[in-house]
Amino acid sequence: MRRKQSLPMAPTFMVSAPGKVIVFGEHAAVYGKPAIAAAISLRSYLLVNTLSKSCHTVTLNMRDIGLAHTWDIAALPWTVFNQPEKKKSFHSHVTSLDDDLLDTIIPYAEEVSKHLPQQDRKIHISSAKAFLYLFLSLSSPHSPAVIYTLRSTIPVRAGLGSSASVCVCLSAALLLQIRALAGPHPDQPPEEAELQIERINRWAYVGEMCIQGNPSGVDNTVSAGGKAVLYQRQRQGAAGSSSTPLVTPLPRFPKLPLLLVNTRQGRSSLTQVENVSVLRRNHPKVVEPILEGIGEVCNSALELISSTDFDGGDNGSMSAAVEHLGTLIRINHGFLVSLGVSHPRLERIRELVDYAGIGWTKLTGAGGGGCAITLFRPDVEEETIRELEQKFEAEGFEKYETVLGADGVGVLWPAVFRNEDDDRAAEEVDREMFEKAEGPQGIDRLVGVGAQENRKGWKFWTRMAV
Ligand SMILES: Nc1ncnc2c1ncn2[C@@H]1O[C@H](COP(=O)(O)OP(=O)(O)O)[C@@H](O)[C@H]1O
Ligand SMILES: C[C@@](O)(CCOP(=O)(O)O)CC(=O)O
Repeated sequence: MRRKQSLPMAPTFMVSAPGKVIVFGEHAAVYGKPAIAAAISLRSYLLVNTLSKSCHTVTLNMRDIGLAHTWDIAALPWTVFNQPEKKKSFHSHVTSLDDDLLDTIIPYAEEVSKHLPQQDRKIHISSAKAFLYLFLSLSSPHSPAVIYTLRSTIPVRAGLGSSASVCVCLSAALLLQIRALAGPHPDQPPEEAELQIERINRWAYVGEMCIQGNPSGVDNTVSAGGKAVLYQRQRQGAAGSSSTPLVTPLPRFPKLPLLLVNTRQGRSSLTQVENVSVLRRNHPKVVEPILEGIGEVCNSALELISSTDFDGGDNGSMSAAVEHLGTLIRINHGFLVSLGVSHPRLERIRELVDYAGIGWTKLTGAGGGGCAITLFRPDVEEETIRELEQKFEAEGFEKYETVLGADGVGVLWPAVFRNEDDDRAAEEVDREMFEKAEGPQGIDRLVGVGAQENRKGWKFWTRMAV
């Protein structure tokens, strides 16, 4: 007879975090220039199942990329991570990776997916590295056995911040497990909510460093706090200088019709950022003004957004403002082309929009493939947009319906959905169903934030408005 399984120790819960679109300032953001970015409605979801006390393993199950691996918790290199000079507390502000710790976890990360070709394994290893670095920093050898199951509706390596949203989910889940977060709850004071977002964001940045090398931090910041922000990394090094980035929420960020198109040309942000770094090193006098120029585009956009009522202004001034914003989009793309981070498929998207004469296009994210955004002129006919979309489809591009300015990190604790009108009809998120959900629509249908109007339970920390 089979032994009855013991009950889980903690309730199953779920966290979720959005992807993002960088509207202005990618790449230059790495060098301390300002960037404007907004959270989108595509999201990652992480289900956390705590197992019974008789289990002693931790499982990372990232179904979208085909990664499933189990480590014996006691066999992980705790002694190295727990040395007094290395040990970090959950409220530490870690701004760089520790090479010794990184070297220690590499063999454990490299245990994963040995059956796969090197190229596919690389993605698995980088996700495993981020997970292990965070798990060993925030958990303990006595942590309960857990299965972490991740699903995402964000295309991987497409410039929409998939890695940051995964890292925000991992950070939030691990911090919740060690009870290092308060809330979220509706009457939480804004200062307290901000503190929780920052705590999640800082550890998410540590995960991002494992995947991206030298990220600016804009992606994890937007994913953690949501909505739209102006982000500026502060240069480190000068005596007394702070390494805390400037983050200004942009509640007036306009809800303009933006088209998001994926080239389906995957690439790695790490490589793209490295390429720009090499270009900057080889041609400092040429590249520095380009990065400055991108920063100025962003400043000009900020000034425009702050002084224009995009929702309620008269038609004439609205039109002029959209034209201004569009021009800035075009200039920003031109700068990115000169940094060498465009791609023929991105240029094809821009070309099709330019031929139709209906808007302005730029790549978004690290480029080299990935996605482009197009802002349409206000007077464009629906029919013209439809024709353009058909051309995109015929040429193998993929269009996303998404909303800019989505919520940041959210929690479903316990992972149970209740019906709006009937609290008794609670439905627990089933791990197997979650794992098997078909594509982005299946994931959204099953657990999606706001995908079902009568589903309640998700709660979000909200950034303080300034
Ligand atoms: N759904 C996912 N499951 C597991 N890991 C993911 C997922 N999405 C992204 N990642 C991680 O993020 C990396 C992609 O990061 P990156 O190249 O910066 O692309 P993006 O622009 O989408 O963030 C992948 O190599 C992988 O390690
Ligand atoms: C190119 C960059 O500015 C944005 C990268 O975005 P993504 O990883 O392509 O989603 C790099 C960064 O800011 O860390």
